[in-house]
Amino acid sequence: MSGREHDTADPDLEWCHEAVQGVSRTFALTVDVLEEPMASQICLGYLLCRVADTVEDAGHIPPAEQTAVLETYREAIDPDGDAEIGDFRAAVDEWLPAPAERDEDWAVVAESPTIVATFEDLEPEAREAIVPPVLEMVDGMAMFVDRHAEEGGLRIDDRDELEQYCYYAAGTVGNLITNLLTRGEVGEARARRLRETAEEFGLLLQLVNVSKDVYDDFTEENNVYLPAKWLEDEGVDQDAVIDPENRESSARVVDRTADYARSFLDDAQAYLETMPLSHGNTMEAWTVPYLLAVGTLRELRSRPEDALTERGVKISREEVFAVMAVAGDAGRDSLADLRETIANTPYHRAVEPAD
Ligand SMILES: CC(C)=CCC/C(C)=C/CC/C(C)=C/COP(=O)(O)OP(=O)(O)O
Repeated sequence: MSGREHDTADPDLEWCHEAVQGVSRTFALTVDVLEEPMASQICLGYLLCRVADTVEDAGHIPPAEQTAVLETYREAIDPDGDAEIGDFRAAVDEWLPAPAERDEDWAVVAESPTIVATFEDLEPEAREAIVPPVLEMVDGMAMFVDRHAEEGGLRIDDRDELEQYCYYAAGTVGNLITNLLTRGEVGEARARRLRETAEEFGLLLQLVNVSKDVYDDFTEENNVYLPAKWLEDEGVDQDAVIDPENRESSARVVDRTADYARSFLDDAQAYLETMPLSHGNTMEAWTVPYLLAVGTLRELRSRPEDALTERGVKISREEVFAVMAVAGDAGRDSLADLRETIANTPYHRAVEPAD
């Protein structure tokens, strides 16, 4: 991401597109393969979410301050709210790393006035589709920070709380996408099907991240999303989730979480089979994260213990490229077959020409 060359509160769509490339692998790919106007709408909707996510994950901000800053952000995003984005920028200022030490996430927070100014240039229907899910996400994040204020980081208690967390973090994004896609000429039955499955798509992606990122979430953000109750069933204390002596027991909970993620695959696929390709939407944009989730679940099945170490669970670059290539041509009819193939074999190997 290049340095800022615009005035603080001027719109700068190009900067926003560059920023997404720096902060999210998923949305970097997605925004790249969407067409306009959807590409810019998703780009800006995502950045509005990302500002809140960075504040929520910031271990150096005391929880009471974090909640207050998130509430100011919420008011600034709400067109009927009591604050402006400049108020949020001022409130978060003392928590921003020095400019030279700012990573891309914090550069996005620092540039929130640019993001909001650019967002305000979108057509009104797009803004109306994006704002409510963003507000719901920010409210949910503030609630979670407040609820776990005493623990110094998030400590998810049981499956219901995990589901609720994933809803705020990603189910809301599914609703945002659906609001954008169901503007205009979409039949009632089709719109209903999309609304029934959008949250589940988000839950799938978030639960895959929860399953594979246990080590990083704990060591970098002091968050444990594996439910305390599930760890307790294995005799593991949540604060000892990555201790080497608990490796096998914690791995069984990673397994259980990945199984829970698998329960949302059918709905996510139904979403892909139903979604309209209007407003610049493309199959490719959402087929890629779906198939990458299928591949990551395959890797998790064979080595859940790696989610508990620095090694982590990732699919190879070769497979990512092969999935991106096939998703470009994948019609709705080929999704079920692709899913089955990738659930069993890394895709680049499955399509290797035979010797
Ligand atoms: C209806 C529909 C298509 C729903 C899906 C909604 C969706 C894409 C939710 C985002 C979920 C998610 C975990 C993104 C990746 O994380 P990240 O952006 O933090 O970064 P990473 O990709 O670099 O891990």
